[in-house]
Amino acid sequence: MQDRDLQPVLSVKELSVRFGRGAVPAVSNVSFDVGRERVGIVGESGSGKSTTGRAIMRLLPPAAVVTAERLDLGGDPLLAKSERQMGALRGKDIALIMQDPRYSLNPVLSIGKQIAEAARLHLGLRGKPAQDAARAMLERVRITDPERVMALYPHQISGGMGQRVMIAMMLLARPKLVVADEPTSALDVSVRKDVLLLLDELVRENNSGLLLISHDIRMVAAFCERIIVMYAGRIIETLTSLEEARHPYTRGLIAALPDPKNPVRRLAVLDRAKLDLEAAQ
Ligand SMILES: Nc1ncnc2c1ncn2[C@@H]1O[C@H](COP(=O)(O)OP(=O)(O)OP(=O)(O)O)[C@@H](O)[C@H]1O
Repeated sequence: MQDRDLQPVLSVKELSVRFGRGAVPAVSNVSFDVGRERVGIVGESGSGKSTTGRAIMRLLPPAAVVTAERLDLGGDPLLAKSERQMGALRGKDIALIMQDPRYSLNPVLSIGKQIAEAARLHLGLRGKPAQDAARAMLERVRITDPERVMALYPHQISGGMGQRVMIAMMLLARPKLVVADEPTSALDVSVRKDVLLLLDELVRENNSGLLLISHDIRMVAAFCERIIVMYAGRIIETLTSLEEARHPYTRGLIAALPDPKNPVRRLAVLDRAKLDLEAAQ
């Protein structure tokens, strides 16, 4: 029998996405695997990070034409699934954490009801057991007063708490893979690290794979074993640490972000004229 830990959770081969036939591809022949590990996708705005994440979740608009030689979750081909089958998988086997919890949580349902609904859908729990699972999960994401928070509505909680609630809801069913798309960029700087640490802790505890999508290559390097660098819809290099960066685009991404250990007065700006992006074409 194949070791569960050795088989990739996600296997992507030659994934391409176009928004309309004949359009320039937003994602071009992208291939990578994610095991029970943390893998980051970085790149500037428009490089195709989110489109890659959404293609995996099968959450792209109908105009998107998605092709892949392989897009498998735990060996199961996702492109062969019906919308109904995908619906059953999302939140259970594959979870998406988006940028702003205020838009991903249902505004008309209390926090407790939303998590209990996730427990019903993915764990088959109802009534008190569903409520208990919701409370336990809120405690797990270190919400100190879960009873009070369960009665609140999304607009009544802070961004940081909202993202903890999202993490609680998304990780309740211990999904095989978590796709987190800029999970902290809408949050106050003071809580970003805590939320990421929490996500990291839960992903490790569940032995899930994590695909962390972000423009912040330093943050990704701090949390991920591997960093996939995208430019213009393609993967231009994959790193295990920032020191390995060879491509001028990747170096540009690193230089364009502040380094807390090495503060400078003026940050570098990505200079496209100097980039040899032939490799990316
Ligand atoms: N719904 C859509 N319709 C048409 N084009 C789209 C759509 N979504 C994304 N694109 C295009 O696909 C390309 C990749 O966008 P994508 O959002 O994946 O990039 P990104 O790297 O995630 O950027 P950001 O960090 O700004 O989200 C861009 O050229 C974008 O304009």
